[in-house]
Amino acid sequence: MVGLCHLAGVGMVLFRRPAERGRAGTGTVAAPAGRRAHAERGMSGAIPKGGRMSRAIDNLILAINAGSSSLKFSLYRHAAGLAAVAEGAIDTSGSGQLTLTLRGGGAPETGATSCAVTFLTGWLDAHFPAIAPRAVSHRVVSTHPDFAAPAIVTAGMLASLRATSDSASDHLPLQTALIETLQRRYPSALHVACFDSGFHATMPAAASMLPIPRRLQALGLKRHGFHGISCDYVVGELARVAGHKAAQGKLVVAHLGSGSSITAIEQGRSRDTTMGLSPAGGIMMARRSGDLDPALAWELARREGMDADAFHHLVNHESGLLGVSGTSADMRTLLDRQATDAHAAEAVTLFCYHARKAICAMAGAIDGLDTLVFTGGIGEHAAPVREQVCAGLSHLGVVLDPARNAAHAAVISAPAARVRVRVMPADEQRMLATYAQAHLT
Ligand SMILES: Nc1ncnc2c1ncn2[C@@H]1O[C@H](COP(=O)(O)OP(=O)(O)O)[C@@H](O)[C@H]1O
Ligand SMILES: CC(=O)OP(=O)(O)O
Ligand SMILES: [Mg+2]
Repeated sequence: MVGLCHLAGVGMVLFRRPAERGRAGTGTVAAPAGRRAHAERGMSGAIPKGGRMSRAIDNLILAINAGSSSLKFSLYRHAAGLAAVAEGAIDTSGSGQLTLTLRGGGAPETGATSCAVTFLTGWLDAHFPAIAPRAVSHRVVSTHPDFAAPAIVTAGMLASLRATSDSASDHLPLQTALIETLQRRYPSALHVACFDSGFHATMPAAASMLPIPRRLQALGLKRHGFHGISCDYVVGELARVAGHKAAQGKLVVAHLGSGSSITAIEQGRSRDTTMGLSPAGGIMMARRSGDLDPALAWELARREGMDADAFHHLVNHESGLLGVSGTSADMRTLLDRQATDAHAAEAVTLFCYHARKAICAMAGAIDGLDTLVFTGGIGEHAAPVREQVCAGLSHLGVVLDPARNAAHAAVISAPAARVRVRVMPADEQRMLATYAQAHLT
C-alpha cells in the first residue's frame, strides 16, 4: 500500500502506492487574501515551445498542493496580478508509473522515478533551470493548535509538523518532505505554510466541539475541518462570477475528490464542515470511511483483536469507495463499471447518498441554502454523481438542469430553481500563491 522513496538529506519519505485492482487514475485565513486571488487573475501562461525556460524570470511564486491522490503545482509570475507560467499535476493515485499532466492539455509525461518529490523537482529543473522564486507556498494539512493563518516556515514549525504527521498520514509526510526539499532547492525564497484548516477557525463551538468529557477536550481534541483553502478560493471566485451578495449568502461547498467534504459557509465564513478531528471524518471518500459508529472500534478490537494502528489504517486506506467496491478507489472506474458490477454500483450509490445527507445537514447549520457549489476532481467532472447527489434535494430548492449538468456548465441548476447550483474548478494553488503574496508586500 505504501512505498518509500529516499531523498538525499531527507531520509525515507512516504508516498502512496495503493494496491488497487483496476485502472490507475490520471491527475483563520484573512478574508481579504481570498478576494485578491480573484481580482488579480492574470493571463494563463504555458511553458515555452521546446519545453525549456532557459532565461531567468523575476517575481515568481511556486504553489505546491500535495493532495491524497495528486501533487499539483503552479508557477506564477506576480506583478499586478498572478499570471500562470506553468501548472500541472502528478498523479500519485495509481500503482503504476507516476505521470505528470500540464493544465491546458498535452500528453502526460511519465516519471523515470516512482518518487513524486523527485519527479517534481526533476521536472522543474529540466523546464525552469534558472529560476529563483521569491516565494514557495505550501498547502499543509495539519491540526497542530499553533498553526492556522499562513506563516513563514521555521525549523520549529517543521519539527512540530513532522512530530504530528501520523494525524494526516495521507498528506503531512509528503508535504513536510516537499517543504524540506524545496527549501534546499530554492534557498533564497520565502517558504510559506498555508494551513488547510485555517478557514474553519470561524466555526462556532457547537460545530467544533466533540461531545466527549471536558478533560479530553482540554487535550485539544476538537473538530478542525479541512479543504479550507479550497473553500476560501470558492468564496472569492463566487464573488468574482456572481457578485458580493451571492458570496455573502448561504453557501454549501461540496468538495468531492479523493478526499471529500461538505462545508457550510455564511457571510464568507465557515460555519460547519463534515471533516472533523482528522481528514478521515465526515462523508465516505476514495479510501477513507468518513464518520462511523463509535462502537466499531470496540467491535473490531473484540472480534478481530484489531489494535489502534490497524484501525487507523482501515479507516484511512482500506475503506470508502475502495472498501465498498472491493476493486477501485477511483470514481471514474466505478462509474464505468457500475452497469456490470453490483459492488461498484453500490459504492457510487453510498457515496452520493452520504454527500446528499451531508448537504442537508450543512444547510441546517446555516438555516437555508442559496448556492450549492460542486468542486474537486469528482465534483467538477462527474455529472452522474452530481445528478445522484441532487436527486432528493428538491425540498431545499435544488433542481438540476440535466443538459447543463451533462455539459459541466458553470451553472447547472434549472433556471427557476430556488438554489443556484454551480460547478467550479478547484484552484487551491492560486489561493496558496495569493496567501504568499501577502507575505511579500
Ligand atoms: N471525469 C471524472 N469522473 C469521475 N471522477 C473523476 C473524474 N476525474 C477525476 N475524478 C476523480 O477525482 C479524484 C481526484 O480528485 P482531486 O480533487 O484531484 O483529488 P486530490 O486533491 O485529493 O488528489 C480521482 O481520484 C477521481 O476519482
Ligand atoms: C484534506 C484532504 O483530504 O485533501 P485532498 O482531498 O486534497 O486529499
Ligand atoms: Mg485536493
